[in-house]
Amino acid sequence: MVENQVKINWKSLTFDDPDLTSRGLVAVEECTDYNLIGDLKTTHAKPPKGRRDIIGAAETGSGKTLAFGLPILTGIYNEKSMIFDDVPAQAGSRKPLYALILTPTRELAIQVKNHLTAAAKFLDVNIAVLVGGMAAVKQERILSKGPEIVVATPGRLWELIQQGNSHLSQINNIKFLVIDETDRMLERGHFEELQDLLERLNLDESKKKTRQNFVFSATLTLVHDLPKYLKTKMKKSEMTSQRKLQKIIDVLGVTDPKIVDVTQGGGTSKTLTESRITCGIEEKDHYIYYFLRKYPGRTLIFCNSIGCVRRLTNLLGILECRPLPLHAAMQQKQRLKNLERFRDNEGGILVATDVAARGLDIPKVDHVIHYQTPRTSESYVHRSGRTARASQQGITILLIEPSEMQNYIKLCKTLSKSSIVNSCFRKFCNCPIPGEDLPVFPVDDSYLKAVKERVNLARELDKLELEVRKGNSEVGWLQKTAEEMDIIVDDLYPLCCCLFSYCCIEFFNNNQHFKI
Ligand SMILES: Nc1ncnc2c1ncn2[C@@H]1O[C@H](COP(=O)(O)OP(=O)(O)OP(=O)(O)O)[C@@H](O)[C@H]1O
Repeated sequence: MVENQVKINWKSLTFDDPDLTSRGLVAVEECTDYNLIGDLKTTHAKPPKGRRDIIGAAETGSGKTLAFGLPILTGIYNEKSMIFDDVPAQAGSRKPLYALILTPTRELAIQVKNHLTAAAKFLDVNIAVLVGGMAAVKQERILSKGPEIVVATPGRLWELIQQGNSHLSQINNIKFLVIDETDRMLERGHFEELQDLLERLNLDESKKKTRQNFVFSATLTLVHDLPKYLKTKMKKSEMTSQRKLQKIIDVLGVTDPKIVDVTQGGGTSKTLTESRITCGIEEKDHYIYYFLRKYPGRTLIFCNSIGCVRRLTNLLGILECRPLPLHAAMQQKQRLKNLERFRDNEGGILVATDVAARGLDIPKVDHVIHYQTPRTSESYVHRSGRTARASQQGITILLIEPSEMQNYIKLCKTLSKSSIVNSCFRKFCNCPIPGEDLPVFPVDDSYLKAVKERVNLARELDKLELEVRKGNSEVGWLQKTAEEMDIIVDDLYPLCCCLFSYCCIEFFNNNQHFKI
């Protein structure tokens, strides 16, 4: 398989593909800002000839959605034209489901749906989106109209299939299957439903043969160097890009795929300027605020945990930066609302976990800041890829504190960063350093000094607020307990709470939370 790897020069491909209908082209030109983009307009819009499975790795923001979207839309358009030319549609006959597109996050599913809906503007192809966190009843209603394409996250899709949804019962007959961000989708412990889905899709060998599979990601061929102890003690063989692809092919049951790998430099865009700031953990807030003040623009800040997103959002809120949080513990409606607000504000600040790292195409994100060093190189590539999309320029800054240095070294090794080792690098790390590193982001010390005081004050305020919130939540707990004990909490609520707590102290005297 790997020997037969076909390298396609996507640059040489143009919109003049004869397979694309002219009506489709008009929509594509409209939906992709065709006139504005120089480099990209001649890139990979053309699907490879013939019905072959495609495994595609291309840098972030290079247009992979249309790379699988266009062949699917034109394929469905052609199939539909054939059906309706030959046989007139019978009343009540079930509309076929042609394509299934799977994505790892809800936001990405909704975005892909919108992107393809715009491209299908003149093609009379209907697209539905099925994601968790939203009313299933509404999604069932949409499915009853028989959309030709379903874009979904695996969990909700599998739930509806299990419930016996009649449109989804045709899933075995689909002609196109896309697994977007495949490496993420196949990560161990994620998306167990995907395995069930694949089993079902691959059950019938003859149907499987008539289906075209698209497997896409910017980090599909990215591999990590194994730590020495694994190589020697466990005699684990090194993972190569080819082995990684073969594993994906085996798991998905893809046949004789055409492999299109046009990634360079680990999957980040050529128009991306990468840099780093090495600092103490306490200084990260100073640098963040410094950057936001000094370089206004649409900025996406990534954290490794929900707790960190919450803390940073509060702090930046106190500093009047109007940050918007985005993480998996938020209600779906609020998540979408915050994304929308971020999209609408060219000076917007979004503080997010990796839920926003993959696939999101928000126009003109100027900066991406990694507040914490990402745990994997894949995460670094995808987070960074939210800027510098579609040939635009973008800046990314990685904030590194001493305990993150090992992670950073791994990241540099995997992505083969090639600039000179900086002395800051040695400051925190006695071990031999690989000769590859990110350039240091230049900082104006006098400006930094000025913002420090403000940030420190804001942090004090934040601590106070936290105390108050903690107190409130204890009062809330008391109210709940009072209700459970059938005690009416009237307008004298605070006093009531105090009296109630006093009475209960004896009863709960071992409970640490019970300090008011
Ligand atoms: N040929 C093209 N001409 C002009 N614009 C394009 C073209 N292809 C894609 N675009 C635009 O480029 C942007 C990025 O595309 P897309 O979201 O598909 O990137 P991607 O490769 O899937 O990125 P990621 O790896 O981050 O998911 C979109 O706004 C899209 O409309």
